[in-house]
Amino acid sequence: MFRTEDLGARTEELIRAGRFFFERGWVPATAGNFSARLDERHLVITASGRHKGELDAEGFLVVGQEGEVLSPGRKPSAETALHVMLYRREPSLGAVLHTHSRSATLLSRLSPGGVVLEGYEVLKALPGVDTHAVRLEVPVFPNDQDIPRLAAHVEHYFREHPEPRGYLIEGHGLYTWGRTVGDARRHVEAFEFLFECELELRRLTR
Ligand SMILES: CSCCC(=O)C(=O)COP(=O)(O)O
Ligand SMILES: [Zn+2]
Repeated sequence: MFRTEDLGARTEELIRAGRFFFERGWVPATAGNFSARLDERHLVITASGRHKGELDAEGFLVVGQEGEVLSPGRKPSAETALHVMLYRREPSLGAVLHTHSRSATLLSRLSPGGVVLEGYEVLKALPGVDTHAVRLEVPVFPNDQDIPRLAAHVEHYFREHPEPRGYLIEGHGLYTWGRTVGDARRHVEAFEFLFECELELRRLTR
């Protein structure tokens, strides 16, 4: 069984991430969801419909590795299947963060085939990247209200392609992850910066 101290610590980290994202406009109007691993079989995840800039401990619950609710009476994020799929695939994964920024939303609509990021120094904030001279592909999946089907679609892509550092859902937002909440939060910041640069570059060079 996971340790209560870990539940408290991860919840605090996710609350702080939510405030940070909301201040930057990346989780408007209850959008977004966050989770962290507690042990091999348990995750803490945001409850559905909560405002992610105003979370407290009541805004979280514990689910099992298939997304089954282990906190009676609580409703997990509608997108829980997208989180558990990632944890199941990668035992070293410690956190998954999903945001809905304007830049991610717009760029995903402008590039339904995927976004290519290259030539940016900030790419080095992402795992396994040690030079600006890489070509990083961020896949864009069509949005789907059937979340288990969307999770299966994303997982299928992961089997056929080198695993991305994050992905976009068209007209919806960003999913990224990391070994810790801090790492995943840095990846959100890096992607959001890169998406803003890319959108502005397209505007200026149109
Ligand atoms: C108001 S945003 C629509 C739902 C969504 O995409 C999202 O990220 C939040 O859903 P949740 O059930 O996790 O609150
Ligand atoms: Zn969403």
